[in-house]
Amino acid sequence: MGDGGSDTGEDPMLDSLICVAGSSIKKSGFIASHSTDERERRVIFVNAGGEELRRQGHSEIEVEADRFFQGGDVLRTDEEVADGGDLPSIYQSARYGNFCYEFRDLPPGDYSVDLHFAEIVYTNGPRGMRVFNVFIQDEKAVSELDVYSIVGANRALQVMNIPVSAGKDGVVSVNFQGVVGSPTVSGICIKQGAPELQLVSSGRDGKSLLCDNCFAPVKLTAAENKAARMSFTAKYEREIRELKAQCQMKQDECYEAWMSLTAANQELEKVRAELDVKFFQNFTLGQAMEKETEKMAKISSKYEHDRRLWVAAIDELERKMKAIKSEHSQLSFEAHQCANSIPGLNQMVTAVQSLVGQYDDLKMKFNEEQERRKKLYNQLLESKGCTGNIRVFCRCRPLNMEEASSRPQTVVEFTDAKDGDLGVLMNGSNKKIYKFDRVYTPKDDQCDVFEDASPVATSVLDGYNVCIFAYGQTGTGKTFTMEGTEQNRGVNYRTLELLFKIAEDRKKTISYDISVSVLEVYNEQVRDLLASSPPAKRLEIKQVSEGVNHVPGVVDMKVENVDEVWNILQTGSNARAVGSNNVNGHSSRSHCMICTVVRAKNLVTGECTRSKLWLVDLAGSERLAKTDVQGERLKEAQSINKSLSALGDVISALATKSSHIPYRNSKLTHLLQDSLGGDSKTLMFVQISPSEHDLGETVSSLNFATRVRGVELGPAKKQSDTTEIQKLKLMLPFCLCQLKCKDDTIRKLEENVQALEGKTKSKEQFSKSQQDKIIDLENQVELKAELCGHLEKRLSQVYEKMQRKEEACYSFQQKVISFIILATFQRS
Ligand SMILES: Nc1ncnc2c1ncn2[C@@H]1O[C@H](COP(=O)(O)OP(=O)(O)OP(=O)(O)O)[C@@H](O)[C@H]1O
Repeated sequence: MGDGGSDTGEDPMLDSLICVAGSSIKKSGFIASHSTDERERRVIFVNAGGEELRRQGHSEIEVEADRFFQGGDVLRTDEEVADGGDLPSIYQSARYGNFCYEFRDLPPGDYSVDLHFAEIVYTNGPRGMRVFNVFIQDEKAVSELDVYSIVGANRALQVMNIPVSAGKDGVVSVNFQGVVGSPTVSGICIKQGAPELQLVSSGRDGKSLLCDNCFAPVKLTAAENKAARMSFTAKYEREIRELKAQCQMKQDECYEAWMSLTAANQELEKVRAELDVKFFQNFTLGQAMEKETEKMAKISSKYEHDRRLWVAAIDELERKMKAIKSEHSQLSFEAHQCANSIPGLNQMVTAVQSLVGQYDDLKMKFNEEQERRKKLYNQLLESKGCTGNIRVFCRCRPLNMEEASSRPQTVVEFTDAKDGDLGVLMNGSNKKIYKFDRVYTPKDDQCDVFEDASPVATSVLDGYNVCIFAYGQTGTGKTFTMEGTEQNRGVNYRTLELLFKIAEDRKKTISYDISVSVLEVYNEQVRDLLASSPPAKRLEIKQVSEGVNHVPGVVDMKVENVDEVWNILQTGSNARAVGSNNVNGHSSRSHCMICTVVRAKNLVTGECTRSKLWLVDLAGSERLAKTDVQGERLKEAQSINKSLSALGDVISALATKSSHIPYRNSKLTHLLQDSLGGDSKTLMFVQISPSEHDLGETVSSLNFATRVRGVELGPAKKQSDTTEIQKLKLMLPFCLCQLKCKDDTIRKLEENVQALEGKTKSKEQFSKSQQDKIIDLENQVELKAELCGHLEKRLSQVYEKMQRKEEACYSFQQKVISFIILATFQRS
């Protein structure tokens, strides 16, 4: 930089560095000369970037507005420009940028150019911000001019007397080219004539001087020449000394600058290393922040998603809760209504409970009475004169037409028949009395017979196994007693008819299921008389359980009413094997066995029984000699006798209480095993003929019957008074009916109450569980919200940290940039 405003003197060193020979730098503004020559020499004076200027007075100055330029821009300042001379305002404007001036229509000849400058932009420096060259007529006239470094800011500077020649085209061009930054100029003045010559060097001969511009010899006198040479020498020696001192100073400055630059470089390296570290930290932090941000975004999105789900779930639950509450209140209302609609509910419940108590009591009594009834009934049966379980009724048929016509003697006497005594006249006058449970004369009809037989038969309904069979000589009326005729129906039909009647009477307490099968034992073979076709294989007797037998494959017809019974019995009867012998024209040649199975269920006690009633029409027991048969009939008779003999053996074994009862000796006894003896009730009809011709067979049958009657299977029981039972029996159906009604009512009421209670309870439970769920969900939502708040807080902390880091980085970068600028500047 120059020496400030006060230093406006010449600086040949500076001139020689910057200007072409003959021109010089002046560190002040334009000063108008008082000489007319000088005024007249100014051909053109333009105010670059400014207006026309005119100053009147003793030295009139005319400055034209800016023209002749090409390109560039205008700069202006209001700042005062120091050392502006007579025209300080000329330095307050300037043209700058990429521009040139071309002055035309100048008369050919020599001219000199003055250039006016002031740094009005970079007022705070530093040096070197604007450095430029000036070319006049394409010759470099000014080299690397830096106005600021010479005079500083807002100070005027001139480069004066730059010689130039205009050719025939009359053009003078002034061209500005920036080295650093853009060039500026405040004014250009073209003056006529070449600048005054300066004596800068001597000629070869030492006697003349040469013009620096044109090297034309200048003629001087010897003394002048000597004085000039001495003056030049002294001047140059002084300048050389000054330059050396300046050089030394510059070297020192350079060294210091170098040292400071080295230190600055070292500092810069350190700063760069730090910067690298900071950059790395920044980069790492940036990455961490990105990750955190990503994480946070994910968490936020998950939170948002979860929150939406929870909100939806809560809404749904609230909706359900409302519905449940409404349902609950509706149910409560209904329950209250129900309770209100039965004002005497408690009394009713008490009454019902007492009725239940009564019902239980009556039920117990009923069961007891039933047991008593059965016992009494059995006692009643036994009180009818016999001590064993096998009862024997003797029935004597009337004389048939043939016998009646031959006037035979009757050998039977019925004087004490009512007491069960039967007199048989042996050998004319000798009378033998047979004792039976009942004796029927030929006058007694089917009703009389069944009346006595029915109690035994109907025992099957009480769960006893019963066997009723007719035994006797051929033609004595076994089939008539058991089967009867359509007009005079026998024990079989009457028994089944009575069973249905009693079953009907008892249907409120006991349900019965009755089925019938009809079998025949012929020649020691079992035949099914209800089978529509002969069986594929022979029927066999199988033991189902201890003492209980069954014939697999036999037709077992279920009968619902008595009408079906007659048809079944007739079907069986028609299928029976019959033949004729000389005793009976239509004699049964087989044992006909009707098996009635009764399944009973006591509706009160729940007791179930399964019992059997065998109704057996045995084949005739005539002796073989009498029947005088042969062939097939003989075989039939032998089979019949064998089975009857086996029956006799079983009876004898039962009578003697033998440990082995030979049931399996014949099909007949095998089939009857579970109903003959033991717990069963057995009734035997012994059929006899009144004719003296049949006396032998009659006595034989009566002897067999007497033996049977002697079989004692159980102790005799005393008869009880049945009056009380009858009374209770009459009361029972009514009580049962009442109890059932009450029971139904109570059950319904209890069911209703239970259903309502259950419904209310389940609703309450559901409501409670839903409330628990809601509380649970609310807690979860609260936890989530807390977690989110915590995360948001953490995120903001991370953001703050990042911001601080960024700020630190930024300030550090600024620092580094200023270091770099300083270093660059120092280097330049
Ligand atoms: N109590 C009676 N009253 C009237 N008629 C009777 C009576 N008993 C039997 N009869 C008649 O005697 C005849 C023979 O009777 P029934 O066929 O019943 O004898 P049975 O013992 O079955 O003979 P068989 O053993 O040969 O089959 C029949 O015509 C029958 O009607």
